[in-house]
Amino acid sequence: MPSRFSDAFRAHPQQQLKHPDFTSLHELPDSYAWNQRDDPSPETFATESVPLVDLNDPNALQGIGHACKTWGIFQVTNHGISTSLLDMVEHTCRSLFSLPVHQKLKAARSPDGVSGYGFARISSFFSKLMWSEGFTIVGPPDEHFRQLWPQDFSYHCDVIKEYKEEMKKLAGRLMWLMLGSLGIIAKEDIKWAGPKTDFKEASAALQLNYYPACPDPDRAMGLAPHTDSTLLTILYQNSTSGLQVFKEGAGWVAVPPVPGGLVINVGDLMHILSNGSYQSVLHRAMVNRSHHRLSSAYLYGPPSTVEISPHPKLVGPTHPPLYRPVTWNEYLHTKAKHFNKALSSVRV
Ligand SMILES: C=C1C[C@]23C[C@@]1(O)CC[C@H]2[C@@]12CCC[C@@](C)(C(=O)O1)[C@H]2[C@@H]3C(=O)O
Ligand SMILES: O=C(O)CCC(=O)C(=O)O
Ligand SMILES: [Fe+2]
Repeated sequence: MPSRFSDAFRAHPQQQLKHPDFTSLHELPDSYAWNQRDDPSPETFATESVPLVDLNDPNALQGIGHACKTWGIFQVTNHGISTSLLDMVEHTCRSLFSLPVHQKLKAARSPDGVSGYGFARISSFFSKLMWSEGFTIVGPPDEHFRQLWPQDFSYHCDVIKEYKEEMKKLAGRLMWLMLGSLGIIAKEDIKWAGPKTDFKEASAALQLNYYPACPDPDRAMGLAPHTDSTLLTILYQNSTSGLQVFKEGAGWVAVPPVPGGLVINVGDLMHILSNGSYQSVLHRAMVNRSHHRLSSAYLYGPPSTVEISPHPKLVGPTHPPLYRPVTWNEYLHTKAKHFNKALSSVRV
C-alpha cells in the first residue's frame, strides 16, 4: 500500500523547499505574503454555520445526508473516540513539531515519497509559501519516529497506531451513514466493504499539521484552498480556530472547534461515488497572531485495487454516470498533476 501511494507521486516529485525555523521570523517574509490570497472569490463573513451531528441521535443519518449534499462537511459529537486519545495525539503532534528543525529534517519526506516531514504537497501549485509544517504517515510510523525520538519513539508509535485503528472504525461507521442516506445500505451494494461490512481493506493516510503563531496572519495562508482526494476525511483540530470552508452563496465560513468534536469532510472520491450528489468541500486553514494551531487529518479511501465509480443505484437513464471509474492511486496521480482540475479530468 505505501508503495502504491508513492507510485502516484513518483512521476511528479515535489521540489525540495527550505524549511524555516518559524519561531525566528518576526516579520512575514515576502515569500509568505499572499496579497490576494489567490481566493476563488472575495472573502465574505457568513451567518450560516457548518452542521453539527450527534451520532447518538436517531436522526443522524438524515442530518449527515443533508450536510453532505448542502455543505460537504459537518462536525460530529458522540463519535466514540475518547478525549484522552485525542489529547495523546495532540501531545505527540506538539512534541514532534517543537523538535529543532535539524531533528525534524532527519525524517523529511523524500521528493517522490509520501511519508515524512515537509511542506504540503499542494505547495508546488502556488507562488507563495504556506505558514505551516506537516508530517504525513502512511503505513507504520516506526522508522521515521525512531529518527525523531531515538529514546521514546515507541510511545509515540503506540499513540499513532491506536489512533489509526480507532479512526478506521469510525470511518467505516461514517461510510455506512453517508451511503445509507443515498439508499446504499446492503453489503452487496459495496463489495469491498468485506464480509463483516467493516471496510477492513480500506487505505488511509494520517496528516499531522502545525500552524505556528504568525506575525502577520492577515497576509499569510496556513494551508491553501483544496479539496481532499479521499472518500472522507476525519479532522481533529485543537482549540485554536483556523479551518474555513467555501460555500456557494455564503463565501468562506469558519469551522470553529467544538470541544471533543471531530470535523468530517466529503472528499473527491465520495463525490464520484455519489454521482455528484455529495459535494467535496473546498477548505483552507488560516493562521493566528498569538496562538499556534494543530490539526490531524485522517484521509480515508478505498483499497488500492478498487475502482470508484458512480454507484449503479444512483445511475439511470435520467442520471447518467458523471465520472469514469478511478482507483485512489490513479486519482492521487491525477491530483498531483492537475490539482484542482483533477475532478473535471475524470469526468465523462
Ligand atoms: C493520501 C493522501 C491524500 C493527500 C496526499 C496523500 O498522499 C497524503 C497527504 C494528503 C494531503 C493532506 C493535505 C492536503 C492534500 C491535498 C495534500 O497536499 O496532502 C492532501 C492529499 C489529498 O487529499 O489529495
Ligand atoms: O488544519 C486544518 O484545519 C485543515 C487540514 C487539511 O485540510 C488537511 O490536512 O487536508
Ligand atoms: Fe484537507
